[in-house]
Amino acid sequence: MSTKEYTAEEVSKHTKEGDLWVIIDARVFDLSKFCGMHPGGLSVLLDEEVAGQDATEVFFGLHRAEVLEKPQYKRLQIGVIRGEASVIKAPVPGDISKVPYAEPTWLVDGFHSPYYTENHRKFQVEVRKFVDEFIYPEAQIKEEDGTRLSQELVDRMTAVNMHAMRMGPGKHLKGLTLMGGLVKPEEFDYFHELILTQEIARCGARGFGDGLLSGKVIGLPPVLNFGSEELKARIVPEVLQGKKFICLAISEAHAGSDVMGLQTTAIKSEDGKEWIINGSKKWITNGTFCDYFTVGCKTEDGFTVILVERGPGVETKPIKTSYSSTAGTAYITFDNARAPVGNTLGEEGGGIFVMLSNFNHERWVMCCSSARSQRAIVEECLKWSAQRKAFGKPLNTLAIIRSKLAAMISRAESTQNWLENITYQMCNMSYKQQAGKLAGQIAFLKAYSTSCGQQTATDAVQIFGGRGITRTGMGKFIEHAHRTTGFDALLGGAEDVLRDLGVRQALRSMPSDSRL
Ligand code: HEM
Repeated sequence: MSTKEYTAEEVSKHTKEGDLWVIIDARVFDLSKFCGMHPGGLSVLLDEEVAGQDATEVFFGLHRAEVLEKPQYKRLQIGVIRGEASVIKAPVPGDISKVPYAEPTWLVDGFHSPYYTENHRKFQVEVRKFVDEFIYPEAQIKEEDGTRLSQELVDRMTAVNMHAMRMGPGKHLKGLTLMGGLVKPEEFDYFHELILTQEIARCGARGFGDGLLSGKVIGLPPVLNFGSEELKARIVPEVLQGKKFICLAISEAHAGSDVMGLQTTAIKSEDGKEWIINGSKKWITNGTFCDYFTVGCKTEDGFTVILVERGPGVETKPIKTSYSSTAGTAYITFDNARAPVGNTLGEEGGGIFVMLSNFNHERWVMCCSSARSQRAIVEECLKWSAQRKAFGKPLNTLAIIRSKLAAMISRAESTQNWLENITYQMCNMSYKQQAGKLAGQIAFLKAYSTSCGQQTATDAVQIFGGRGITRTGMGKFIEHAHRTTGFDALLGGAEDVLRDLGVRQALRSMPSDSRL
C-alpha cells in the first residue's frame, strides 16, 4: 500500500473517466482503470461531489468497510492525504468490538460478571483470534459456494483439540492438550464451551456453522455416553481427530419432534449378531459426508439407537434447504443396511432415554449460538443506522428506528443473561440433577431465544430496507440471518413443542398442597 502523500487540491484535478481519483478516509484511490468495472456503475463515480473529492461519507453509506480490504481493491490506493490520518480502523483478528451491545457484558470494559474466571477470559482471546483468522474467512466462502468445509480447517481445529472441546466437559478430554495447553482438561467447563460456540456463531454463516461438524456435536454424545468400551475405543478418537465424521439421524419424512412416530426399523439377523435396518431419514445435518450415523430405529422392544457405518445399503443424497449446502443436509436411505449388535447405544428399547439425555445439551448449544447471532445483528443495525442517512439525517435520529434497536438490544441481553444463569446451573449440577431440573428451563430458553432471533431478523430487514433482502453488500448478514433464523427455531424441537414441554415439566412438579 503506497504512503505517497497528496493534497486534496492535487486529487481534485482528476475528475474524468480514464483519469479519476477519490479520497476515502484520508486515503487516495486511483479509479481511472477500475471505474469502467465498478459494480455500482460509472456515472455515480463521475458525480461532481465524488470525482476528485472526499467521498468518505458517500462511500461508507454504500459499501461495507471490508471492500477496501480486499486485495483487488486495496491496490487501487495510490497514497494518503498529507497531514490527515485515517479514522476508520480495519478489524484486527481477535479484536473486541467497541460498538455498544456488540459484545456480551462480561467482555465490555468496566462491567463485572460472577461467572467468568481469568482462564475463561484468556480462552476467549485465543478462540476469537483462531476464529477470526481461520474459521471466519472460510465460512464466508463456503456459505456462498456450498462446498464442504476443508480438511485443512478440520486439521487446524484438531491441532488445538477444538472438536473435542465442542463436545463439552467430560472424560473425552482426558489427556488432551486444549488450546495449546491454555485450559486443563479437568478445568474445562460449560462456560468454556459457551465461549467456543458463541465465538464461532460470530461468523454469521448459519449453513457453514452447521457444516462445521455440528452433526458430531449431536451425533457423538450417544456413543460417548452409551456406547460399549470397544465401540468407543474404535470410533471416538478418529472422530475427535477429524479423520472420520458422524451425524445424528433421527428425523424422518414421517416424523420429526414426534420421536415415537418414527418408522425406520431394525430387526435382528437370524444369527442374532447384526441389526438389519430399513427406512429413511430426512434433514440430517452433515449426512452427505458422514462415515457414521447415530440412527433412531423402531425395534421389537420399542425405540433403539444404533450406530450405523456407511457401507452397503446406506445412501445419502443432498437436500436443498434455504441455507447453504455446505451444511451437508441429507436424505438418507437404509436398504437392508447392517450394523453389528455391538453398535447398539444404550439398552435395546431404551432409545428414548438416550435421545432425551442428548436433548438438553443439544438445545443449550443452540441457545448459545442463537444468542450470539442476534447480538451480531444488533451490531450491524447500530452501525448501519449511524452511517446511513435518510431525509438528510442518520437513520438513528428516527424514533421508530431507535424503538426497534431498543427491542433488539433487550432481546439479546435477556437471552444472554438467562443463558449464563442456566450455564452456571449446568456447571454445578450433577448430570441427573440437570436432566431433572433443567429440561424445562432449557426448552423455554431455546424457544425464547429463537423467537427473539426471528423478531430481531425481521426488525433488521425493516431497518436495512432493500439491502436486508440482498445477498451481497451492506445488508448481507441481515439477509442471511432473516433467511436462516428459522433453522434455529426448528432444529432441536419446534418452538411450540418446547414451550409445551417446559410447561408440562413444571406442572409435574406442582406441589399438591399449594392453594391460592
Ligand atoms: C475504492 C473505491 C471503490 C470501490 C473499490 C468500490 C467497489 C464497489 C463494490 C465491490 C460494489 C458492490 C457492492 C459491494 O460489494 O458492497 C460497489 C457498489 C457500489 N458503489 Fe462502489 N466502490 C468504490 C467507490 C465508490 C464511490 C466513491 C461511490 C460513490 C457514489 C460508489 C458507489 C457505489 C454504488 C452506488 C454501488 C451500488 C451499491 C448497492 O448496490 O447498494 N462506489 N462498489
